[in-house]
Amino acid sequence: MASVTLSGLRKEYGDLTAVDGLELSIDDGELLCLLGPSGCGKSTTLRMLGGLETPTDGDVHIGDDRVTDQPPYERETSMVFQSWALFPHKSVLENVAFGLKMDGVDESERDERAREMLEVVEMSGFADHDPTDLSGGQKQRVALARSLAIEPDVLLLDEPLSNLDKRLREQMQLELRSIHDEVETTFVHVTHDQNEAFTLADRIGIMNDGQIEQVGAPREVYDDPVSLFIEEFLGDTNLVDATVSETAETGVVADTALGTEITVPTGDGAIDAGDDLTISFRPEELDVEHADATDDAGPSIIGEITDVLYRGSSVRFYVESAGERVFFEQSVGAETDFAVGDAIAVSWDPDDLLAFAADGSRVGGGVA
Ligand SMILES: Nc1ncnc2c1ncn2[C@@H]1O[C@H](COP(=O)(O)OP(=O)(O)OP(=O)(O)O)[C@@H](O)[C@H]1O
Repeated sequence: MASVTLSGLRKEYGDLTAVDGLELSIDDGELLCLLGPSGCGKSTTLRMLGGLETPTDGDVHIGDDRVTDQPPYERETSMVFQSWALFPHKSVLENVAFGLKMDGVDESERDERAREMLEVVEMSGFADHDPTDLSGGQKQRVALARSLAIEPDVLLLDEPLSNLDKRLREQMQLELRSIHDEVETTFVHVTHDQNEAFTLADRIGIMNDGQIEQVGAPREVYDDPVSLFIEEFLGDTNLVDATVSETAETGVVADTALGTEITVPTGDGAIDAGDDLTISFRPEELDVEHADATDDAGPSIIGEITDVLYRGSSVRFYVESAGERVFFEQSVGAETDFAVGDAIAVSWDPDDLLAFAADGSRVGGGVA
């Protein structure tokens, strides 16, 4: 395994800048997910790391070696693609041993290493099978074993699970995590699926417009996002427009589109009266009660339930107040008996709110 450093990495295709001065350090043995919406430059970044694309500018280091100008076969990397790309006329074992054969490893040793890798991916019983007989999940395991067999310092995975159905994808996410822990290789995994990144990653690098916007452990980026883009991208949330009416050292008071004043803790006083804010209320952090039952003296809004949506394991309630809609969710079985038309009180802990400035940067709330 090895660390990876990407510095000032840029890739232009004609007038289009796909990767825009990206900076990222990945630790030795880490499982880092590059997460972001379609077209933000994840695959291009991964391909530059593997030598399949030449950067327009910037550098790639693997360990202490500058590999920016090296072709893929000279780098200690191996790539797993979304399409499994197995050789149809070779057995599973021959597929897994292929890279070792190319490296000139003799037959008995490559056989032994390929069998070991099939064991790691729990496909030992399939060594003599033809890949065309395998299911999608099995093919992906063989592709993984083939990439791992050459013992790369860094394994690059480009949306490897996206061709699998939901159940298999979730199972493979857990398996991939345990394979990573077993083989002790640095993994860089590209995905646009937030849940996949949360399940797999030691740290997530969230990309936006060709740059890394935030890097951190899953919990950290979810609870403490640096921007409105990340807050929205990582999960459903209520966003409410507000204007700052008063500032103090510890926080600001804002008039919101909900018709109520909200106090948000802020950091270093970078906000002025009159500034526009967007305030985010995560649906799981709202407290709700029937309006006539509340004795809550804290901040709250009174609204009316307009829709109740069953979503499998949870129920989502929409509430209208002052012409704005907010929603909250409760687990099925633990949901309150609210019905459409009920008047309810929605309250929150000011520490759970997040506030963002007009340019999308985080200016307050949460644990920041
Ligand atoms: N070979 C190429 N020639 C021209 N433009 C390209 C090329 N490869 C990628 N791009 C463009 O660069 C941008 C980033 O593409 P990239 O595939 O890296 O994004 P991504 O985040 O991996 O997206 P997705 O999740 O959809 O694969 C996109 O606008 C894409 O159209």
